[in-house]
Amino acid sequence: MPATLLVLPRHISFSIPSLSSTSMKLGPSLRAPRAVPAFCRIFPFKLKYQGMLGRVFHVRMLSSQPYRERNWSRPDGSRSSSRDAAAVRDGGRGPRRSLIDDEAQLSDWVGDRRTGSFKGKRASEDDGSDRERAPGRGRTKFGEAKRRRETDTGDFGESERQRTRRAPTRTFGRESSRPPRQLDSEGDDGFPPLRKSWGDNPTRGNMNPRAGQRAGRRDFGQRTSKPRDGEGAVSRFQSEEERMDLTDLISEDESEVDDSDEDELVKSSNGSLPGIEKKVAQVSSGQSDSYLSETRFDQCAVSPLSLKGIRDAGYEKMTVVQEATLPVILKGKDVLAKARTGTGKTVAFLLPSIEVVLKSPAPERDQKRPPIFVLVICPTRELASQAAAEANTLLKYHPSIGVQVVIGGTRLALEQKRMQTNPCQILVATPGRLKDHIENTAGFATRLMGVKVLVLDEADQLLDMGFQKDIERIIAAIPKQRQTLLFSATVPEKVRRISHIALKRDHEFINTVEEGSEETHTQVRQMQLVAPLNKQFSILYSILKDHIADDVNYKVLVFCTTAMVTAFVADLLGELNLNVREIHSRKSQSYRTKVSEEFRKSKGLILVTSDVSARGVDYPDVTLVIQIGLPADREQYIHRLGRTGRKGKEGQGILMLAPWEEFFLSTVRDLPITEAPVPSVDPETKKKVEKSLSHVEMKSKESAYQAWLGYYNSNKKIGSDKSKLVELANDFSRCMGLDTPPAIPKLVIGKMGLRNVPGLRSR
Ligand SMILES: Nc1ncnc2c1ncn2[C@@H]1O[C@H](COP(=O)(O)OP(=O)(O)OP(=O)(O)O)[C@@H](O)[C@H]1O
Repeated sequence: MPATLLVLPRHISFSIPSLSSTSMKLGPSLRAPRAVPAFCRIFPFKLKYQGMLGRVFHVRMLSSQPYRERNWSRPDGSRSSSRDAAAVRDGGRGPRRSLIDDEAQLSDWVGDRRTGSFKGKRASEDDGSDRERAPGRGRTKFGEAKRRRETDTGDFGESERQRTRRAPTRTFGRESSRPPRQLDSEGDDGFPPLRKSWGDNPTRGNMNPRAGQRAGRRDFGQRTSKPRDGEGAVSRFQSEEERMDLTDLISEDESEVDDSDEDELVKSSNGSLPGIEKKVAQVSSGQSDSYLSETRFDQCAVSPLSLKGIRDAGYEKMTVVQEATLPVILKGKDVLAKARTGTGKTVAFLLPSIEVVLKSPAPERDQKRPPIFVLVICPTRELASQAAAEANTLLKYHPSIGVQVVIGGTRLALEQKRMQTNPCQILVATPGRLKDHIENTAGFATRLMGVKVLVLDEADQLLDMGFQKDIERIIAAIPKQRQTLLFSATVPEKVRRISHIALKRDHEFINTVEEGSEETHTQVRQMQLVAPLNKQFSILYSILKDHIADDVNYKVLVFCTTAMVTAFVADLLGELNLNVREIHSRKSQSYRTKVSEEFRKSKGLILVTSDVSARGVDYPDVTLVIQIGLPADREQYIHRLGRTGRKGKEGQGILMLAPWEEFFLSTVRDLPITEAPVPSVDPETKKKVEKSLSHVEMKSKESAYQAWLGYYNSNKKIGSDKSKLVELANDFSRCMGLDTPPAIPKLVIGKMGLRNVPGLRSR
């Protein structure tokens, strides 16, 4: 479909604020002649394609063996027909068309409360067959966990705090020895006074020792030691469903478990890291990191038909991570690869995986349970669909190789049928749905016994707390004799230590992020802004307005802490007449797919999102990423930011925190995050935002309040002082325009461990 058809028309009444009417004013220290909007001065450089500049470190280990294309003939000697070919390709893309709406993940009480209505210019949700349930449901052995199995961030029977409890709370070596940085503005308990007067101290102390330095002035010799992993942060493994599904929240007594034992366990496991480390530096040119190598794909020992597909996709040179990993993977080695966001990791694992399929025996014509040769696991549905689409691009000239995708939120039976009737040598899956098939799909376990390559995309997330158990179960269902490929933009040491769950001990760790350089892109300008909650919505609106005025092709992602907070912020921005969409786990899969596709192809659009878009999703030309509230952890901050600045392009990122969330900055202090001046908001803007807040439905606010409380309750630092937590939540409720905080079901309060906490209203 031509892209133009998918670009939503801009709203007729939508007007881009003129330069002179910009409502976001800088503090006095930064007041300057207003020739350009304030935002332009904060982010002075224009977004433009950086090209493929920069130097790279070359690895030439490519085989000189001529490639022999496998003849994919049927047992009767005939080639697959073009109809088969179409079926194969459709098979991979099929899910996008055949996805059904499924709101089954809604916990009951949330279901009652959500309105699901669109505000402002947001498209109305497709409600068609929303309530249709997967037939496979209810047959699972995992009972209660089943309901949550389809979540994106994976929760299969463990509560957040149980997982947090098991989590190592310290990191290793020198990184762990440094105490957390004390911030001037924090009290002893990490909570600064709640109500800071607006406009005071616009020039907060800079969190980054190198703040203000721009690309080209970085000192790679001085490596800032990393902060403690996940220090005080909310676990990213708490699924959105879980955050809202308070039956999953654990009881007070469990919350008292000390995790010092875990520390000891981690300490005692300190030793040399498994695998052979290979540093393949992606050298920073000082301006923009070059993500392309000098090696062309046609210099590689891959199938000429794959090369044809690659050429059609417009790829000529390999990216650095592709160049570094391909020869090693082709040799059959297990690989753990780390490369910055948006640098082509998907092709890096798919291309050699396709080679494995090509070298495998073609399935018999009447084979009832033909083997699956390649299993790719992704943490989110969007990512799985995207990886399958990329595979189909590479397989354009391999019509007999089929890619199927199995993800939550779609009918299990449909997937079962598709896998039965279409070729499926490559399977891309989310962990929960994969487990469903292992348990409920006849013959599936047998087919999995053919797996020769296992890929974990976003490996650190899949191997860490939230998914680990499921991945272990899945690994137990595939042959030990296989090749395993782990890819991610972030590989914390604690994940390397547990990588033996999936990898052979002699695997290669290929790291394309140069020692001493940041895990983020230098061409992405990162800023942090600390402002009290009651100013944040106005500031957000001002930032967006100025960005829109500055760049007519704006494409903005606004990350929020939970699904319900995402829905609320989207409602608000819709009321403010911004062109906005929302995506989060509370939306049906068909809706998510639709919005995701729309955002991919659009310009002039804001997507308010939860962490379902944090990792891997490849939206081209995102101009700005805003993160409001505490990111789950350092890694999640990096992945969210990585939605901009892809393929060497420029981008901007703003992290907006409340003063009591400022402690998070210590976990990212080695990143070049500069301080944004706290803008003053003119009275007109303030009034407009207040009016729009009053138009947002009560149910949206109530759900956001409860979700907010759940999210911060699970944060070690903020959730440990329950009275303070409730105080903050009630402040958030006031900021949404509520005079009285919404009442919460007694059961839920109990589950959250908030019984008898003053300030909470129960019902
Ligand atoms: N060799 C290449 N030349 C040009 N573009 C490429 C090449 N390989 C991949 N791409 C494109 O680069 C973009 C980013 O790729 P991809 O999504 O695989 O990045 P990633 O490293 O997995 O990012 P993330 O860490 O966010 O998951 C995609 O649009 C992809 O099609």
